[in-house]
Amino acid sequence: MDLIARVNGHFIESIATKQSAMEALAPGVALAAEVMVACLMNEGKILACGNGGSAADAQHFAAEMVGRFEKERPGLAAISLATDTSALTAIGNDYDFDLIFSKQVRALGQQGDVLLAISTSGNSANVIEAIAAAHERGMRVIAFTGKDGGKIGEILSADDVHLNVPATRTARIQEVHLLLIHAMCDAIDYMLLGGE
Ligand SMILES: O=C(CO)[C@@H](O)[C@H](O)[C@H](O)[C@H](O)COP(=O)(O)O
Ligand SMILES: [Zn+2]
Repeated sequence: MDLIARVNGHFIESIATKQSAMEALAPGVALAAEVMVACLMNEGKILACGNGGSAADAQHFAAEMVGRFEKERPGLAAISLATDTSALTAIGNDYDFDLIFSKQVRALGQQGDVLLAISTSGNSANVIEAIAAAHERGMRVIAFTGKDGGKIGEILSADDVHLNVPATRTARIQEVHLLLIHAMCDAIDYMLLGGE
């Protein structure tokens, strides 16, 4: 297979994954945005976490909330738990890498806040610990996963929102996760500001 055909294969697979994700996940994305708006209108904040590409997604989401997405509006309260290198290295070094997010959730999270937990496998131990800490704090969880949802799918509560991308390849799942983030940001802005 030549390189261009290989590249084309990524586009074709990504388009197909996004199509099936739209059919499976659109109502859940709308619900996730409603949960976030209710949290923000009640003086709450959103904490976001994930590893690797999902750490970048957590940071991307928080930046679009605190800064802006497409429309001018006041900043919205969101913090990426994957970006403070001092906290991450200190907790990982002094305690355990599995606790890098949960310790931050326990320090920053309050009842009524929301945790956006992102894991393509649904099995990252530090994300699982963060969800347990969020539940302990009385926070609702929006979980983005893929594959079979992993252990995260098993520990979510009825109040949480689980958006499981129907795909097995990590790259494809991540591509949909970014789309979910943008669709959620747009829905949040639409609920807060109205407009087109
Ligand atoms: O971006 C990629 C792969 O596309 C990687 O950095 C990937 O995010 C890392 O391997 C993560 O550690 C995977 O964790 P998870 O999505 O299973 O929770
Ligand atoms: Zn990646």
